[in-house]
Amino acid sequence: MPTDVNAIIALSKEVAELSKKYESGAEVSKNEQNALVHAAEKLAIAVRDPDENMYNIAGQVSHNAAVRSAIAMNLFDFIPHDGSEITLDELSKKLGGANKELLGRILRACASTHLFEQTGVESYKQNMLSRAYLTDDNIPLAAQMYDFISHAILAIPEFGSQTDWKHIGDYTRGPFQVGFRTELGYMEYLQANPQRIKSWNAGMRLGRIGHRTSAFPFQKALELDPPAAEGGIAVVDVGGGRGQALEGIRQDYPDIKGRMILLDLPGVITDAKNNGLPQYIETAPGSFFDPLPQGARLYHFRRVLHIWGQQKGKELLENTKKYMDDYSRIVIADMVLADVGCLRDLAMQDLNMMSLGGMERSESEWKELIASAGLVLNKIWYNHDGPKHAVVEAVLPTYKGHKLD
Ligand SMILES: C[S@@+](CC[C@H](N)C(=O)[O-])C[C@H]1O[C@@H](n2cnc3c(N)ncnc32)[C@H](O)[C@@H]1O
Repeated sequence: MPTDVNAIIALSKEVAELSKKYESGAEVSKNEQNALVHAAEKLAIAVRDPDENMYNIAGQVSHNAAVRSAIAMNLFDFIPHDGSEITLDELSKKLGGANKELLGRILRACASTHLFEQTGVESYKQNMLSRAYLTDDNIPLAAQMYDFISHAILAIPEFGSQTDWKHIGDYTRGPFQVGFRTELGYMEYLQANPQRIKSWNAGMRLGRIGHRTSAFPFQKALELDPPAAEGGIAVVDVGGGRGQALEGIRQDYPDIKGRMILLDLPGVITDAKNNGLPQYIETAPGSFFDPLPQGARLYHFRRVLHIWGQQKGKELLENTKKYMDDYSRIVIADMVLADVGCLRDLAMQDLNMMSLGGMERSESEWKELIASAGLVLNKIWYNHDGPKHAVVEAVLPTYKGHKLD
């Protein structure tokens, strides 16, 4: 296929136009940022030959292997953070005599994808992309994706073929079971593999969904419809892990009145307590398919509904309904995918969840789920982080509390 010069010219102009906001120094919204990334990616595709585009995609598996090797060798730490270069000899010494050729080939692969910069035949330094890994969160998350979830993701085609593509898969029968050669759901699998559960729970403490940046106005909701003065429950964090969201809510809104309850499976609650759960958080060990604390103002679900497909999601919400009163709200912090033109990282995250038997939902799918459980969708909240960190708010049809703006 010949190069489409007109497409290249048009896309270059689009990129230049979308970059103007940066030149002007004005604040750039998430949507504007996404539009520029989208146009720049399309430009790169237009410029490459078709075969190169195919190889570029196929090579992403090797790219990930190079990054995971760099993590395993601790290169992100060993390559100086102050931006100075380091030679392969020096790195090899730091690694106790690692094979220099191996190191060089891994770093060459990384640098070819703009991760680290090659400064000479045998020297490298940090760059903008490698610095993205220098946070507490990102290296463990990247490692968890590669070491654990990738096995299930890579099994999506095999599972699809096995079922003649007639079954989307669910929690107990899907790509995860194929990839891990197990009959267990991934949580039961994690419980049976203590080393894995440790890093999984640690991974779950990471990320900012509903923490600090939550789009939902917790304080306002609780001020307008406060919990009962005596023993009233403000928030139950359902499937709340080690209490990370409750801690975040408390930090954001220290004046919130009422009890805060962490509900999760008994093993997770024990883990939370062993890791210094703050005193102000009460615990309710148990399953969220069983009875929940009654009459809380907010039933908070963060990154929980996405574990399940529509049927189990409906069961979970129907169970929650039984314990709500006319002033309770369900507050779901999860992604909300655009019905048309979904962003790449959200679409890929949906496949991650598909591999585990769950789903990231589009706006239509959220509406369908909420209605199927006999609830009313009050509002989908977005903040500057956009659809990745959205909050879906639902209430009973008999709701008597305030409507938030
Ligand atoms: C993806 S993690 C999210 C944790 C936390 N909400 C967060 O956002 O960081 C899902 C949580 O649901 C919990 N979970 C799974 N099945 C559960 C069940 N049947 N009852 C209660 N909690 C459950 C898991 O133990 C885990 O902590």
